[in-house]
Amino acid sequence: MPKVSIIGAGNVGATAVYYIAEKNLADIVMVDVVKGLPQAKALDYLHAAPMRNYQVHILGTNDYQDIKDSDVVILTAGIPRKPGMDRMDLMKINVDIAKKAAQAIAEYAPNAVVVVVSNPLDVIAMATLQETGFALKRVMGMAGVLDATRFRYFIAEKLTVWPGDVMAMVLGGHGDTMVPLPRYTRVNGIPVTELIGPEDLEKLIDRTRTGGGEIVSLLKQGSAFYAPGASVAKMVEAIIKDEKRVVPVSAYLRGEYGYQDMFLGVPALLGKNGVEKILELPLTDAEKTALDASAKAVKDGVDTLRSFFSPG
Ligand SMILES: NC(=O)C1=CN([C@@H]2O[C@H](COP(=O)(O)OP(=O)(O)OC[C@H]3O[C@@H](n4cnc5c(N)ncnc54)[C@H](O)[C@@H]3O)[C@@H](O)[C@H]2O)C=CC1
Ligand SMILES: O=C([O-])CC(=O)C(=O)O
Repeated sequence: MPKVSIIGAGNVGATAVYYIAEKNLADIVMVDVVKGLPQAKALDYLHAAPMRNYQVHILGTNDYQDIKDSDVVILTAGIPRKPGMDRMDLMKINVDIAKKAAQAIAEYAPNAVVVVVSNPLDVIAMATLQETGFALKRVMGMAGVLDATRFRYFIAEKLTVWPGDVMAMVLGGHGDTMVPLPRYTRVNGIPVTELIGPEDLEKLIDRTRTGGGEIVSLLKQGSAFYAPGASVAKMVEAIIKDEKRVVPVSAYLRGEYGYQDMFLGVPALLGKNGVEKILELPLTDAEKTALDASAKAVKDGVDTLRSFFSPG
């Protein structure tokens, strides 16, 4: 049985466990700093095993050593935002948490593929890569799968069609500058631009961009976790089953799309080695301009990250 460890047994971490266990994908280890929390959640899940036919083991622990030899490690440790906050506002606290987790991952699970979830996503992915020292393709961020599924849902709702028939592509950083791409979005092969007019489409694009924020303002405490947990499970499945799925992920770019040495959401082929290939889509001038703005927002975040660690 493959082994997946989830750092952070909060809302996203514990929900990802649910989706992974329901599909019997892997043995799961949940690590959290809060004593008793991961243990309680693991036991609670195991109580459901006879009814839900779980054939996987679930361990809750406060000891990072238990992630030993994981195939995949998911990093969800960190604080979520509150209404009125931008994801970038979480950087200072979450970078420190991510660095500690990354050191443990490097020590105990040196061969793992790492999927970062904590926000600000593309910046925390960078910090995790630096701290683990892992190969570039073995560290990625989860964002595009979530952003695209939100776009898919909004389109399906608008057209009253089966959501699974909608396939969508969203590029860029995981923030309000993300770039949903109607030209690469289809309803069972039919370009969405044939089915929804430009004004209505623009509204769905805006709602996708602020999809996380909409939930933050409704919840008032914490942020989304059901769709994020499901997005994590989809990526875990693609990696451990070596599915070679084409999904948008935050991947380290070395010149692709014209960006150098930064994480950004792009379509990629996901398999057992992590990000096995980055797919470069031709973009119109308007799409490229929007992606440039999104890349700049991420780059500014990375510059802020550097300033935390520069002397003086
Ligand atoms: N990339 C994405 O699309 C999404 C990202 N997020 C982000 O994921 C993160 C987690 O969100 P939630 O699960 O809702 O938060 P949460 O507060 O429910 O859970 C976070 C957990 O991390 C734990 N933690 C803190 N420091 C730790 C450490 N050093 N080692 C292990 N565990 C530690 C906390 O005790 C807590 O249980 C947030 O930063 C949030 O913004 C959330 C949704 C989607
Ligand atoms: O909105 C947030 O802070 C959490 C998140 O990244 C999302 O749900 O997209």
